[in-house]
This record gives sequence, C-alpha cells and structure tokens, in this order.
Amino acid sequence: RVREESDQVMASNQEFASYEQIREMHYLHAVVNESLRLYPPVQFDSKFAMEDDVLPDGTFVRKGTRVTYHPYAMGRMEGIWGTDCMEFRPERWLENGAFCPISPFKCPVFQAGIRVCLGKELSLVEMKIVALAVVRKFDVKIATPEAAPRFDPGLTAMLSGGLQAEIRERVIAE
Ligand code: HEM
Repeated sequence: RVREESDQVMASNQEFASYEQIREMHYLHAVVNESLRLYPPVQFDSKFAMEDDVLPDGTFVRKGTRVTYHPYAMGRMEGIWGTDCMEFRPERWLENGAFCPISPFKCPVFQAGIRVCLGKELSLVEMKIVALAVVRKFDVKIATPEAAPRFDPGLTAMLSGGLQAEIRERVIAE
C-alpha cells in the first residue's frame, strides 16, 4: 500500500521524496504512526515529583515519588485502542483516506504537552524518507513472519536477536 501510494505521488525514477510529496502520503503517515504505537522507540519514561502534586485524574503524588508512563504498554491497551489493539492496522489513523490524528496523551510516543519531543516532526519526516527509499527499491521478506518481533527493554528500543530478513532489489516491470 505504501508503494502504491508513493507511485501515485512520485516519479518512477525518483529516489527520494520531497517534503511536499511526503505531506501528500497519508497512508505512509498512518503506517509510521501505527509502527510507533506498537514499537515505541522510548518504551517508558520516568519523572520525579519535586513537590507534592496532583495528576489530572486527581491522583495524589507525594514529593520525591517516581512516576513512570509507559508508551509500550499504553500502545497495547484494549481500553485505549479497542479489541484489535494487538493488530497492526494503519487504517485506525485514517478517515476516508485522510490522516486523522489521535491525541498524544493516548499515544505518548514523543511525550505530550509542553515537554513534547522537539524533534518529533523532524524524526517523522526522516522515518518516512528512509521507509520510502527502502520499500520502493527493495523487496523485504521477514525470515520468521510468524514470530512477532520482541523488544529488548532499555532506554531506547532494540529488537531482541535483531530482525532477520531477506532483501532483494525490486524488479520493476517495464
Ligand atoms: C523516533 C524518534 C524520537 C522519539 C521516539 C523521541 C521521543 C522523545 C520523548 C519520549 C521525549 C520526552 C523525554 C522526557 O521528557 O523525559 C523527547 C524529548 C525530546 N526530544 Fe525526542 N524523540 C525522537 C527524536 C528526536 C530528535 C530527532 C530530536 C532532535 C532533533 C529530538 C529532540 C528532543 C528534545 C530536545 C527533547 C526534550 C524536550 C523537552 O524536554 O522540552 N528527539 N523525545
């Protein structure tokens, strides 16, 4: 689907997408957001209360308490995403083919609010340019598609044992 969308927007001999073209690719944007939901590079993140505080839901937090939010767990919660929360379904981010943002407080992959990641937009563009460059030029076949990739816990995400794949140059019919 990403290839099909890019073929409609990019010239067949074009190696890299322009910023304007990237903005036209709603399905690609949905795919990247859906990947980040299930595999957030920052899996969890902690804060320490400098003073007694109260969370928006009324929970009292005593001074010195460590509070951790967990994007990996939140991305897989039925209460947030529904019964298909474990499915990779980019369509959940689309309405009539157009990207439909979901609150960053439901999906805090880049945090949310005033301390949201300053590199969010830059990294989304980077991810999309790299994904397009790979998908348009190569056929990528995961060696063990039946086994879901497993995360190694850590500050930033790694895949346990890597991700074995067979990569072949894409043959484009003339
Ligand atoms: C997929 C890539 C990225 C992810 C998932 C990500 C995620 C995050 C998260 C979760 C935070 C909040 C950390 C905290 O409050 O403890 C954060 C903060 C931040 N990020 Fe990113 N980030 C990414 C890429 C980048 C890039 C490429 C840049 C710079 C070009 C960047 C710059 C920053 C900065 C400056 C902050 C601190 C913002 C503040 O505290 O006011 N990030 N990021």
